Amino acid sequence: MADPLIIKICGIKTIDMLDAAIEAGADMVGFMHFMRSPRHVSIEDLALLISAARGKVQSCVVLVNPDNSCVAEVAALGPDWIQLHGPETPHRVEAIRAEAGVEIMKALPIGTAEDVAQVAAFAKVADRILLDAKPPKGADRPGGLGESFDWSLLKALDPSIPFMLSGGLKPDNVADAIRDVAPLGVDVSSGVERAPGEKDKRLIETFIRNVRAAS
Ligand SMILES: O=C(O)c1ccccc1N[C@@H]1O[C@H](COP(=O)(O)O)[C@@H](O)[C@H]1O
Repeated sequence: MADPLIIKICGIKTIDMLDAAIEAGADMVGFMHFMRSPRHVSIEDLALLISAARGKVQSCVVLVNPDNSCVAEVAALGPDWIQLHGPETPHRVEAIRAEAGVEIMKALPIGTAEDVAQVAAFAKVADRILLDAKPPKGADRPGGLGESFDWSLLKALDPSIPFMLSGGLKPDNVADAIRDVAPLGVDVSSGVERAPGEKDKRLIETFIRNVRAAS
């Protein structure tokens, strides 16, 4: 039997919602550390959330083009993963991975066939690849916009590269995504919120139930 899909609930800000995601069966949770995000959490809150997650669920801190001091400060809190969600090059991903000493997930924006062609270079230097929608021009952040992309573009991806899928996933479309794309896992933020930055326990439960039913 195939391994169960990895489910990541991203953009968690409170211990209550962390507990709800764990109880609903999430495998990973994501905490944003990016000031322009409605899901941003401070270093102090990251410390509390990471330590509350330890041993119960994999924790992942999402950073956007971080400098070395930010990487060191976050890595010192002991998350399982750091997700790089900015314009980091393969060389920079490799350097951050060496510096942080934690697993690195590299998020890549997909909007064209050229974007798909870039994935292989990142797969060589990151522990995991996350494919997300390309943000529209002028967007104030590179992710967490609830936008999906044309999944058929992924037919051109080397099938030996495992990846997680994100971008506009929600309870109603996640089964279609799993069927069309066959990802290693799925990652959701906006799709389990009642307003930007406000997670909804029921939507988290429904999302996870729908993933498990489809896989
Ligand atoms: O959530 C954000 O505000 C965010 C900001 C900057 C980079 C990434 C961000 N979120 C990540 O984007 C994907 C997709 O999110 P969505 O489900 O489409 O809302 C996911 O990994 C979020 O954690």
